[in-house]
This record gives sequence, structure tokens and C-alpha cells, in this order.
Amino acid sequence: MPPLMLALYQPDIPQNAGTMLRACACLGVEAAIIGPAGFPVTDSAFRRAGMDYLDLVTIQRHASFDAFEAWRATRAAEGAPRRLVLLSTRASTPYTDCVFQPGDILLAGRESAGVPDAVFAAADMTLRIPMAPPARSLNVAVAAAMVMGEALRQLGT
Ligand SMILES: C[S@@+](CC[C@H](N)C(=O)[O-])C[C@H]1O[C@@H](n2cnc3c(N)ncnc32)[C@H](O)[C@@H]1O
Repeated sequence: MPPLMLALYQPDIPQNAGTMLRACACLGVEAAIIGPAGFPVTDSAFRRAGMDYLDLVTIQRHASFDAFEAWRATRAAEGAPRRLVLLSTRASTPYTDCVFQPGDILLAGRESAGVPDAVFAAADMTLRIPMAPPARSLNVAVAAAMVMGEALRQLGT
């Protein structure tokens, strides 16, 4: 199992998803796309869009957050639980305070709206990247890259 997974919650901007999937390929991080997405997320659609790193990244696709949670529950029942670590502008814990664990799943929110309250509540941890006021949010791919970098640094990979 790769030490880390990045899950994209209902991504709606293909260029950001492509950037994050490429980062996963380069960093050895597994990826998941939680639908519905705002664009086609099949391998052939990514290839048509020119994503040339596709063969270097393992991408799970889940039709909904419920399906993703069902998969996570199965992993836990098999004795391999995976924490859900949400990146959110609504969180209060700075991401640098998190002690990351092998198998953690970093969840990045939808570009337009983040995640709904039920998804926020389902997370085992919620993390914030502190920003200079009055900034509202980072680009999702930038946020994901910052937290992946810190998690991989801690995990020594
Ligand atoms: C453009 S932001 C979403 C903005 C949305 N209006 C909201 O309030 O959640 C897209 C995603 O990037 C991540 N993100 C952006 N800035 C962040 C920050 N400062 N701390 C943690 N996550 C951040 C989160 O996963 C967020 O859901």
C-alpha cells in the first residue's frame, strides 16, 4: 500500500484535477476521484486531454462519497483502516500540527464549494493551511501539494 492517498471530492475543474493527478504520479501517492465530477474522469477522457502521466498513477474511482465510505469501511473490516484527513478552510488545526500515519487519505474539497457538512463530520481529522488575511482559500492543487509534501516528509518517503 502506498503511504498516502489523495482523494478529490467531486472535482469540477479538469486542469486542477490533472495537476493533482500528475503530482500523485510524481510523488508516488495513490489517487481517488469521488464523484460525481464536473467532467469525464475515465482513462480515455484523461488521455484525450493529454494527461501523459496516467500510467504512473493508480486512480480509484468512486461514484459517490457513500461508495467511497463503503470502500473505507471494508478496508477497516479487513484490519487495514485508513484515516480520512480533510483539507478545509473551515478547519482550525494547522496542517503542520498533524502527525501523519501511513495509509492516510488526504481529502481535497470541490473547487466551488469545498465539502458539505456531512463530509466534514465524517473526517477523522480536518486541517487548515494558515493564510494571510483576508485571503479566503488557496487553489486546491496548491493546497493538496503543500499537505502531501508535509505528510511525505513526516513519513520519510
Ligand atoms: C478553492 S477551495 C474551496 C473554497 C470553498 N469556498 C470553501 O470554503 O471550502 C478548494 C479546496 O482547496 C482546499 N483548500 C484551499 N485552501 C485551503 C486552506 N487554506 N486550508 C486547507 N485547505 C484548503 C480545500 O480542500 C478546499 O475544499
